[in-house]
Amino acid sequence: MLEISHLGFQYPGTSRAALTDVSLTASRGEILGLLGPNGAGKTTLISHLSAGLPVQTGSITIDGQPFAQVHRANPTRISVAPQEYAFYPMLTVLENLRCFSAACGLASVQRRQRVQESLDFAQLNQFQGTQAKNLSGGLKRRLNLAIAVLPKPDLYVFDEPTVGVDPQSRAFILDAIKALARQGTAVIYTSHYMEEIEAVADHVAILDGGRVLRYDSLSSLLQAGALEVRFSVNEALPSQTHAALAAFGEIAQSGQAVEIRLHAGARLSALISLLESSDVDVSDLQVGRATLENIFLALTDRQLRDQ
Ligand SMILES: Nc1ncnc2c1ncn2[C@@H]1O[C@H](COP(=O)(O)OP(=O)(O)OP(=O)(O)O)[C@@H](O)[C@H]1O
Repeated sequence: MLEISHLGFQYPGTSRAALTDVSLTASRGEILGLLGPNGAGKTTLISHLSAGLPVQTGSITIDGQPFAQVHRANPTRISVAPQEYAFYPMLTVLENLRCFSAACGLASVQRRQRVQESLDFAQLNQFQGTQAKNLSGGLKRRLNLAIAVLPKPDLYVFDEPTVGVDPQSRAFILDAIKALARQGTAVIYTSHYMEEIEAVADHVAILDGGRVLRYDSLSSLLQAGALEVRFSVNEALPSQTHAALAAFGEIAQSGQAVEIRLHAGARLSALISLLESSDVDVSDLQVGRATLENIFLALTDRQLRDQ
């Protein structure tokens, strides 16, 4: 559906590209999760999809047609729900939806129907007379969601749709977004919360420094090959032991903590025997499966949010 190919972008007056060689696809019926720390390039990427930024290098197509052309002909085919609240605080929920349905260019009969469907979808019926500024954080996010679904687009882009919401609203929003994909729409979902991406995404792209570090199906990312062994040592691993362990997987040592991400097919028992027979004093040995969080840290060497 959406195909981003070798996209590059540099803001005028800056010395470094904000996006370099980004290639991704979003398919109907699927959720593409975009993960990246601050400054990774997520907003720059999303801004291209709201036509806020022009394509400098590479291409973006929708069903094979250049994005700019599709957007010009039918701007509501792609619905971008931004991080910020995108409604009028002084208007009620219903007034906001009526206003945005008119802006979508829907015919008046259709408008009434879509407003009602959007209220139902975001479960905002009982709040339709409430001024938007008086809604709780979770309800404000649901109003953003209701506005995004008004035009029934082919592609949704949600930029951090659960920031500042209570756990109940978060669960509701995640379920609602999964329902949109199940109805056959393509969805791009950006979040700093890896557990959310694990909960909703079919494919995941990990961005850092404007580049795609990893792009794969969630199941492949989390598959059996990503077994991890963690332990502590008193000193740096001797080079011979390091070399022997490297045959089992990727080694990362930070101070006393060592982490080995096993290659697919590497035998755990053989690795443990090797550690036992080595001169290294190993303690706190743990074995676990990689979570998206471990994978992210291993790839970027940093947390998703700057501390
Ligand atoms: N308007 C701008 N002018 C110049 N540089 C910019 C501009 N907007 C973003 N950048 C730079 O582009 C790079 C990517 O930023 P971007 O905002 O796309 O990242 P992000 O992943 O959305 O980060 P965050 O999670 O903090 O929103 C950063 O180095 C940033 O400083």
